[in-house]
Amino acid sequence: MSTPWPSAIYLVGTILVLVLIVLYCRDSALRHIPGLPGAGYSSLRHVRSIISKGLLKDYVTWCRQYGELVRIEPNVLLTSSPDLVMHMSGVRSRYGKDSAFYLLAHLAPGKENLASLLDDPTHNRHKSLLAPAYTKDISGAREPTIDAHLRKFLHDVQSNYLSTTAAVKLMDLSKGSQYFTTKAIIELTYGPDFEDLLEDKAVAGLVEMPEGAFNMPGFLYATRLTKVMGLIGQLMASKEDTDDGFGKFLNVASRLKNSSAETKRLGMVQTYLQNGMSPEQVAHDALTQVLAGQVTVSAAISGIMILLMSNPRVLSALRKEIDAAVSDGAMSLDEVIISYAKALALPYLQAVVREGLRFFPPTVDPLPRVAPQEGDSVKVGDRTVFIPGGTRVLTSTWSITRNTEVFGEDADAFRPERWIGLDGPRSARMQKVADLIFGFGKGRCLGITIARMMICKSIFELVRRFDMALTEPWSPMSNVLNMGAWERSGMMVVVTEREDN
Ligand code: HEM
Repeated sequence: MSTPWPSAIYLVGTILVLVLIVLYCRDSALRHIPGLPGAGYSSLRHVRSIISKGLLKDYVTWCRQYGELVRIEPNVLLTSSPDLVMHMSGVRSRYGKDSAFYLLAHLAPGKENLASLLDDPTHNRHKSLLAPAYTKDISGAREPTIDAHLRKFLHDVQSNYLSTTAAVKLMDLSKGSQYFTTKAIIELTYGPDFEDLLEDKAVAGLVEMPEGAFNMPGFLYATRLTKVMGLIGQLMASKEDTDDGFGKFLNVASRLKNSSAETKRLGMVQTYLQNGMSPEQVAHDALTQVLAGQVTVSAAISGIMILLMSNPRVLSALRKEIDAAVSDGAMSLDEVIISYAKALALPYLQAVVREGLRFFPPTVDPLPRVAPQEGDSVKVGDRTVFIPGGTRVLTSTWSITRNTEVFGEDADAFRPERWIGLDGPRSARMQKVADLIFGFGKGRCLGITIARMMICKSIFELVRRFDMALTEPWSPMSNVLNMGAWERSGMMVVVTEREDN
């Protein structure tokens, strides 16, 4: 009688050989690209970094250690090359958005919006229906709407959060600025006919979402669980069925059908309807733009304020410019909000905003792209590298905005003066690379002008009126990444009336 051992050994041996062949094949496709130890076989190092919240710093370290193109998983590369990012996202690029990541951009299962659309021609067509409302302020309401909400925010700070030497009241600046940006963008988007969307309860449905303990979308993406999540989402009840959270905003479709295009002040949604979009589609794109705009702009405001609080030299120089502008323009403190045209003419304010967005960008990694089927040869540094078809390429935004060749040897420092007195090709290159925080080419952000307007006005008015100090400078706020943007909370500050006012 034969013993079972030889066949068992044979089976184990075969499995082992098969595993080795699979690992070899996994590793070989990108073996020519330097990378993390073990990245050819497993995603563990990347996933660990996502969970540890150390992702951004790790990305910067890896790019500095291994070069502008680094292998971080068997089929995933990370780049810090601004030129490669522009190449991948350019209007005629054959790279696509990675469906496994952008699946998370759906607001309800299976319903598309501009950010979730993957197919280039469909995305371009869709974008052309939305873009006119961004590029042209058709009803002239954009600046007055932002001013009205900024005034309310400042009034709230003044009335409810001013501390004195006798008593301190703490204020969460990250939350306060998020309520301001959300309300302003809701009104810009829907117009004055949807007042109920501006009520605190409705706004809280977007702002007070349960704070993630860590970068959950990043985790789902790196562990390839996004598709499973998509299926679970399909099985669960649609968010449109509820009347809170996103539901309240997605439910506007039926009201949009009846809303008249003859309203006095048009919201952007009216233009989308006039351009032939269906009310259901408009409801999804309207909420997408509110979500895309509110987190990013408020993260920019709290990020720049934190930098100003920690850099007294910069704060004092900015104050000098602001005070001079106020006395020149004879602006009364209570009523007038700086006009965007005047803000654009203040060089130091512009430098602070540019430098703040560069140094502490509100949107960061990974904006993943997938290499075209036939692969692509790209120039990285001084060598040409072949990226096989289907390879995922992630962007390390922090590495890009801290590139010493573009921004100078002290790119790791906050120094607004680097933007002053510059012109010619160097300045153009700095601006182009810094603007990559808004994406590039076919996926470029539509809301840049609205964002800059809100940020410039808010920084001007907050600095002009108040002194602020962090209550816990050793741990100023909680920063959690969500779909590549910072969700900031708990930035507790003590606000006092300006001493030298
Ligand atoms: C400082 C503020 C902002 C930053 C840093 C920012 C950044 C970005 C980035 C990086 C993308 C590209 C995402 C990708 O390729 O996957 C994007 C897309 C987009 N952003 Fe912004 N954004 C900001 C403010 C806004 C505002 C205020 C709005 C609207 C009111 C807005 C609306 C959009 C829309 C609709 C898209 C999708 C564009 C497309 O898919 O073609 N953003 N943004």
